[in-house]
Amino acid sequence: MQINLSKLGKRYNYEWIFRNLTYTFESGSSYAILGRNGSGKSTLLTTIAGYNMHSEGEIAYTLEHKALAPDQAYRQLSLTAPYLELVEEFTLLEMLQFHTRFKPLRHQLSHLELIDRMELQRAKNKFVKDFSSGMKQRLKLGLAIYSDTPLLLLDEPTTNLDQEGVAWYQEHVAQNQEGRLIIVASNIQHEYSFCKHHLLISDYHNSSRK
Ligand SMILES: Nc1ncnc2c1ncn2[C@@H]1O[C@H](COP(=O)(O)OP(=O)(O)OP(=O)(O)O)[C@@H](O)[C@H]1O
Repeated sequence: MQINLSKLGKRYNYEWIFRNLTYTFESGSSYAILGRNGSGKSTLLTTIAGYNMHSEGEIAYTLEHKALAPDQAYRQLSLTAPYLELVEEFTLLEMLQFHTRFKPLRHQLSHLELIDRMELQRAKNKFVKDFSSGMKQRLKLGLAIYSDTPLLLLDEPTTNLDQEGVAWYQEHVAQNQEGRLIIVASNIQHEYSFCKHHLLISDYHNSSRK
């Protein structure tokens, strides 16, 4: 998956969050969107995901050298973010069954194999609402990282994770990088240390418009 942003701008009411953003995300590479709190990292990530409409400019998606219609991009991506909710009424196993109806898993993993990889074996039949915050985050990350999608979008991926959870994240994202475009929105080094390219959102703030 390749994504081309051309003079992209987003505003909420009268406030421009970023503007005149021209940038190419290449397939098979990893990118970090960096900036202080409130600078617009999540806004850019959700705009790339098509969950948030841009206000000006264009986003073009290319998959295997063919243009992909923007309204079809959601099928090709997985996104995890603190503001996205899990279905709390499901057990872990039910959550995986539900999720994989829409997004199959990489490497044809079975539900139980994914539970093993998330190290959540003991919670197989536990309701998601009864998970700790770290377990919920591991589940969100497991679903995103192990969905068979060419585009992986990670917003603040280690929220609520302890040191062991952070190591788990780093290991599993590294194992599932190849051939994918990965974009991380973060200002914590251990979340994006594997990213070769950095996009500083403040370079596209209205005041510094080029
Ligand atoms: N739905 C919305 N309506 C109006 N303003 C919004 C909306 N969502 C975000 N904003 C504003 O857009 C700006 C950028 O917010 P955003 O969440 O993208 O920043 P961020 O860099 O991801 O921040 P953080 O590091 O704190 O998560 C903020 O000023 C925020 O108040």
